[in-house]
Amino acid sequence: MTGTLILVRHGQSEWNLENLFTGWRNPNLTEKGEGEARATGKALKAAGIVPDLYYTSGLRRAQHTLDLMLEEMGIQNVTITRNVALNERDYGDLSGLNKDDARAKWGEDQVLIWRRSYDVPPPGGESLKDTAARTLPYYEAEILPQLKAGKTVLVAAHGNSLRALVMAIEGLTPEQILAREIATGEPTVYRIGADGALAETVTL
Ligand SMILES: O=C(O)[C@@H](CO)OP(=O)(O)O
Repeated sequence: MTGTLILVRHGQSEWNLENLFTGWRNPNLTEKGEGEARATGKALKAAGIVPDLYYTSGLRRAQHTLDLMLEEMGIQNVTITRNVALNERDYGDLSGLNKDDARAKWGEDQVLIWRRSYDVPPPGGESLKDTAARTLPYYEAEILPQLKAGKTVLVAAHGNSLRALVMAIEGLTPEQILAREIATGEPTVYRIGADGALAETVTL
């Protein structure tokens, strides 16, 4: 028996569109982002996926993404668990700055290190390692036991909180995770065995 884990990054937010570092700031989805969330909901429905449990972060772009997916899947009146452990990486002092302006000020290489290195945090913020230090224990305590029991779990979260989970689930190195991008609205679907290990990556 395997469990099914569906990880979905929120649809495009207003700050993704404006190219701003977002982190724990709380912008809404754009119209395009709403469409991405709905399209992913439709794809999950078409694949016959009916989750048993639903998780999201404390931020509205992920929560709204989950709501729109549920609408498309025709699912109502379910319990949604929200937890800040699934929030985006905290971008600290970069939050609200334009990413191109930051590159002009600090240089391409430094900004890439802040954005994608494993263990170098942006000033006042969290590295991917710091993000994993809160995201993984939550996954292991709350979500993994459900997967081991054969349940289907849908998680709507963020680029970097999901990269932290993907790194652990796929057993990627810090070098491998550096190059791993998750697009807005993109679903990643895993089958997880009773031992908690990745059994299969599913293509929708
Ligand atoms: O700004 C952010 O919070 C994230 C995701 O949009 O950006 P990045 O791709 O730089 O990690």
